[in-house]
Amino acid sequence: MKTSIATVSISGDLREKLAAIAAAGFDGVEIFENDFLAFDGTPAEVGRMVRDHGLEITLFQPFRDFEGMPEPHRARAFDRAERKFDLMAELGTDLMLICSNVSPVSLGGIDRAAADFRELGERAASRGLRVGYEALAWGRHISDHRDAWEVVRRADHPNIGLILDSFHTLARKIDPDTIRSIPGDRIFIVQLADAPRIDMDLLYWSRHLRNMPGEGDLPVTDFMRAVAATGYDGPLSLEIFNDQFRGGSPKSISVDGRRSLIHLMDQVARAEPDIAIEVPAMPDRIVTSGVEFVEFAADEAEAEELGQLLSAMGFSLAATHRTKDVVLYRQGGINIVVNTEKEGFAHSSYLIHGASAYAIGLRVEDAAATVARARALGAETFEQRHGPGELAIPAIRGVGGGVIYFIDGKSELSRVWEIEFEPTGAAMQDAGLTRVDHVAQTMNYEEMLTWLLFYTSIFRTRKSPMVDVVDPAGLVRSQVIESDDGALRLTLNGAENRKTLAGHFIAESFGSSVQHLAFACHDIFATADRLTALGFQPLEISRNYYDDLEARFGLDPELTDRLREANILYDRDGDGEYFQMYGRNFGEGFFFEIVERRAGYRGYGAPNAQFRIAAQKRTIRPSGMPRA
Ligand SMILES: O=C(O)c1ccc(O)c(O)c1
Ligand SMILES: [Mg+2]
Repeated sequence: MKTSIATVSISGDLREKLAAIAAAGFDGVEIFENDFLAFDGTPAEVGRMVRDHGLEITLFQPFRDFEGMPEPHRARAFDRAERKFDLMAELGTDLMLICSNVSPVSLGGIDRAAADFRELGERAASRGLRVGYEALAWGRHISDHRDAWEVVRRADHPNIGLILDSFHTLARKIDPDTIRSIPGDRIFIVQLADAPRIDMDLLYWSRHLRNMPGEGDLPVTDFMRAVAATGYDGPLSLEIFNDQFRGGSPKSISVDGRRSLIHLMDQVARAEPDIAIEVPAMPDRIVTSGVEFVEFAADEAEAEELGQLLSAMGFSLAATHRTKDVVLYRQGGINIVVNTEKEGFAHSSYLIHGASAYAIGLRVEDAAATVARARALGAETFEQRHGPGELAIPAIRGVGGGVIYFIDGKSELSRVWEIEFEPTGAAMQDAGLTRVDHVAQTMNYEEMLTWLLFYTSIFRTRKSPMVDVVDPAGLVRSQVIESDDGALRLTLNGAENRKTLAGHFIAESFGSSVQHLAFACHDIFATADRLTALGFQPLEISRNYYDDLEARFGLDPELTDRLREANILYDRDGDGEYFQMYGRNFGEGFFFEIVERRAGYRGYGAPNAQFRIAAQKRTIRPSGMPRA
């Protein structure tokens, strides 16, 4: 599998782009003409720079408005092409992309276009060059890869081939299986891009909103399966026009790009077992069976405050670490670890971010296999020196530099609590909390696609459409990632400014991390009663909310009263019902949520988020600091 990426896909000048592309492990680059034109160096220098990075130029593009021109435009088009052939020879690439003509003066007709290409093929052949033809989704006469293929077929010249671009095919909802009958050796290069499904002008959509395969909603895997079935084995080249990526980090966008291609081809290879596909060997996407633990780093005072908060939610101090300043709170199947060590990664994380849930532990079938898949996808593994009697828990780096540990039942890992911890023997209390329902991570909006791809490529999860959450100070975008059975539920919240609760949280804690943890229970009213007895202080919800709720859902006034009394929010989807209550803030905006799902409710109470945020903001003093 040969990977490539167009220079337009990332930010920076050509030098920065090439460095980032090479570092991410790509084999080649498409030189986008404008990147070359903006660069102050000769074509030969650019070619050398590319090769010095261990890359090859897979394509020079785009060449516009070539085929079907009436004279005198036609002669001019051939002259222009010859000039670009000169340039290609100097750059050191043999392939040029011609995209379908958009000129109002161009003439239609498959045979006319084919004749132009045959003549160009002759000229290219005399210089050892090749030309590929791509149907732009908004081309004037050719806007469908089937028609572009017909032009290429009739041109009938070995130096003229087809270029496929997943965006143009899928944006027009053309069945990708129509690709299967094209001979693979007539396809000169395959460009890949995804995009969010939005009904809009094709050109604008393509030039501003493309994203990496897997980050959007287009069936890029089906497209690539069809391409693989042709026998095509040339470069897979990302061509991503995206406003956000143009201003993003070249390094991280390149890493995302490589990850998207490896993940895509892994999926394709699994779906098409009869086709030989060269893709790094790795385990299939990892099934998680739940959150085994969440670990906080804190200093003593914060650890004590957190301990009180957890006790007021019915947790018990169940065990202490045998050798470290680490304690375990437990309730139902929930393990909360609080780490106050003065050295090691947790402490470094504390020094940078303050008290935070810096690590989560996921239950998987095979922890080593999980790390192997993550590594194959370019994730960073995490290792820390461990003392005698401690287990080396396989782990990777996650959001905000945090850690994701993996616990399996195959090894000693399943006994980590017994091996590393000494039970306190304290009487265990219980307020009915059973498991972690979801983990919510807050980040800058620009990071969301990165982490979406990270989670969905490593774990067997799916995303649901992004929703907008209204904070009084701005929008926060929320993206759910979950496994089919709900064992793993994550929400990514992307803040666009610092005045929102989410934005304040990442500004004050110096980076993205877990902002809230939701625990599940079976009877939220019974749990609420227990918590009141334990001294838990719920987040107070506006009274107006409940009047509307009753009207909106036609609730029994008695139920509304109970919800109001306990500050419980409510939502419904079909027969499913959802109940949520929140605690007060801890630190710079971290909080706990308690939820009950009834009759298969699948959502996250998104319609309530606005009212929850408003309530949370009321607890923050004008200085911006949460009230003690
Ligand atoms: O937006 C464009 O003009 C454009 C140019 C070249 C391509 O390969 C493409 O897919 C789109
Ligand atoms: Mg293209």
